[in-house]
Amino acid sequence: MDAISVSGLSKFYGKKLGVEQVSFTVSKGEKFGFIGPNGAGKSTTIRMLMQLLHPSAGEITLLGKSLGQEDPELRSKIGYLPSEVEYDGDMNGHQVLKFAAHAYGLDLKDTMAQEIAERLQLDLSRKVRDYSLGNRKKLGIVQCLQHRPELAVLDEPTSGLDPLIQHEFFHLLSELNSAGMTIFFSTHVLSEVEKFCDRVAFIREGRLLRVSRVDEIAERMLRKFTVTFRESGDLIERLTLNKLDPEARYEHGEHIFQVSGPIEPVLRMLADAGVNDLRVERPSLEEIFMKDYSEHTEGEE
Ligand SMILES: Nc1ncnc2c1ncn2[C@@H]1O[C@H](COP(=O)(O)OP(=O)(O)OP(=O)(O)O)[C@@H](O)[C@H]1O
Repeated sequence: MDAISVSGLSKFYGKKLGVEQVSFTVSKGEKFGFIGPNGAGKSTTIRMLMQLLHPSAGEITLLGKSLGQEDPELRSKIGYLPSEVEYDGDMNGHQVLKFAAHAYGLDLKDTMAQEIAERLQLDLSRKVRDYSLGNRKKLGIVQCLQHRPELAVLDEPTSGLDPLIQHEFFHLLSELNSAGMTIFFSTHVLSEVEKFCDRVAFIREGRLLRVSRVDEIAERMLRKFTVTFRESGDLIERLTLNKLDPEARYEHGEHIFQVSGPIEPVLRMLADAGVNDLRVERPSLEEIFMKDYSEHTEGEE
């Protein structure tokens, strides 16, 4: 069963486009990243998933239930972290979480609240008004995860968290995911998706560019080779490097060319030719995404 299924989802704010014709599915147990630059439509989509915004068009199914159907139990199976977390400043962290746990019919001590707060180094005895932005975000994360939801939807969970806490946060998410929790989160930080997610959806200007498996992106990526040979001079023609890459070039004593697909035959050929030194680089997800982005933009001009 899919944890999330979205079909033809659109939202217009008056005449202004929020998102248009967004469709994707997230399988149960997946770690799914939703990535795009500012204003791409991530929060708009997530707020529709959480029924905080009414779609202009489209269908949403969460954990097998269409959002049109009444299901009082659905709420307790889902955890949500909004992009901006706001709480009553007079309450302390403990009280906020107790209140949230009660809403799911749980006693705070029977939830994961204490464990998660400790791991994220959040002091629950302090008043929310005294929390920094980062601490408010941590409180939101605890609230989202404390009841061990089947599906966690997190809108930009890492913004405002320092790198050590981010590291612990992803560690925690991995453990919860191994125990069966489906994770869906938005970000504009590509390295987070690259390290953590199974699949990623790219959104830009309200439209879904594509949904890819993170490892497939890595597989079909181009590799950039920078090679020097024992023999000096430009060997592009003699070694037919221009057959591997028509744009192969010789610069400052180095041969530079790009290859897609398996690299083993290339390595054999280089070894036979008497390679002296070799560098192989892979474009990051960020470079691939930006390439997609610029190709898309150029196509529109
Ligand atoms: N309440 C609103 N009224 C009018 N336009 C809105 C409203 N909320 C969002 N938008 C517009 O919808 C588009 C998508 O915004 P959204 O907040 O969903 O993007 P986002 O990807 O979450 O961005 P960010 O990373 O900056 O949070 C933007 O052009 C934004 O200006």
